[in-house]
Amino acid sequence: MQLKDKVWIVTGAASGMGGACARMVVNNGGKVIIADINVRKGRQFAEDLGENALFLKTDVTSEDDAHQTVEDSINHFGRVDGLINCAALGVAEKILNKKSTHSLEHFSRVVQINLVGTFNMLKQVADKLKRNDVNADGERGVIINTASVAAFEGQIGQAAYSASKAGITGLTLPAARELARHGIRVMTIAPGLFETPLYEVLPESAKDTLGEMTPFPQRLGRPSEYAALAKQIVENPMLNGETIRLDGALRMPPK
Ligand SMILES: CCCCCCCCCCCCCC(=O)CC(=O)SCCNC(=O)CCNC(=O)[C@H](O)C(C)(C)COP(=O)(O)OP(=O)(O)OC[C@H]1O[C@@H](n2cnc3c(N)ncnc32)[C@H](O)[C@@H]1OP(=O)(O)O
Ligand SMILES: NC(=O)C1=CN([C@@H]2O[C@H](COP(=O)(O)OP(=O)(O)OC[C@H]3O[C@@H](n4cnc5c(N)ncnc54)[C@H](O)[C@@H]3O)[C@@H](O)[C@H]2O)C=CC1
Repeated sequence: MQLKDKVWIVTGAASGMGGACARMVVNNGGKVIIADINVRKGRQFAEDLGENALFLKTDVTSEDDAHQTVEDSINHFGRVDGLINCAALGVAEKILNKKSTHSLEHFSRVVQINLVGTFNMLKQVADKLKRNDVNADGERGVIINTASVAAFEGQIGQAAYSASKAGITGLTLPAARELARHGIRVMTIAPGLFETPLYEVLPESAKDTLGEMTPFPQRLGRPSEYAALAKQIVENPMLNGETIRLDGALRMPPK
């Protein structure tokens, strides 16, 4: 599938890697919906990107929000051709800690946003993609999800986050198998350590230390590098039903 003249919904696009994908879509002649809960950043970013971008306040955990965002996207740009799920919440909490045990509410919240939110958006968008005309490859749309290296080697304190991301990798193949008959591909990217606002809480020295964990290149990844892989996934019809690690050969230690 091409990006040009196509309409992409990107969740979490008010920031970080979702934002890089939104910029990539517009720079390649596409149109993008910035679907995020951060109204201030989302609106400003859409304004910066111009008429080919629209911000729609969207909580990915809300079925109503997801449905409305897809409807509003089609009403505004006339169609929808794909989805890039980047919205997520990171948390760091041990199962047994000095105070008590891992908050069940925190665990549920992380799974709700990261995994259930991904599925919620996937199913709502797929239900529209199936109505598209096929292209020369028989395709009607592409869905890209975001996991993490934490899906495979979660650190101490990442029970909730890693479980949510492993759920996304587990979702990828059955979703691709089911949606194949509709000409819809489903892929997942599992990033390593990338320089986004997720790490702004950390001092530069900590970010450098994190970057040094990556064998090569020995630095934090750039959101534009995530967006470059998303572009290749969209354009390469043989990429389907798989999770691709994008991590510079990083394998995270226990802590
Ligand atoms: C790499 C760090 C990134 C910064 C995290 C910022 C949030 C990021 C959110 C997620 C972003 C994800 C991005 C992504 O997808 C890629 C990655 O996954 S990057 C890797 C991210 N890594 C993490 O998020 C790690 C999360 N874990 C932690 O940060 C810590 O484990 C945690 C804060 C949960 C706990 O830290 P800890 O130092 O162990 O604090 P404690 O207070 O629990 O323990 C301190 C010390 O006290 C002793 N102790 C603890 N419990 C007890 C007890 N019950 N009895 C007696 N003594 C106890 C113990 O000695 C502890 O020290 P140890 O080091 O465990 O010996
Ligand atoms: N930064 C990193 O090192 C890594 C990030 N990832 C994943 O990459 C994706 C993007 O992360 P970053 O760009 O780093 O984070 P970020 O924090 O820069 O962006 C996340 C965006 O998601 C939005 N969001 C949060 N909850 C939402 C909800 N309920 N509904 C809609 N939007 C919501 C936030 O407002 C924010 O704009 C996430 O899925 C994250 O788990 C994976 C591995 C590493």
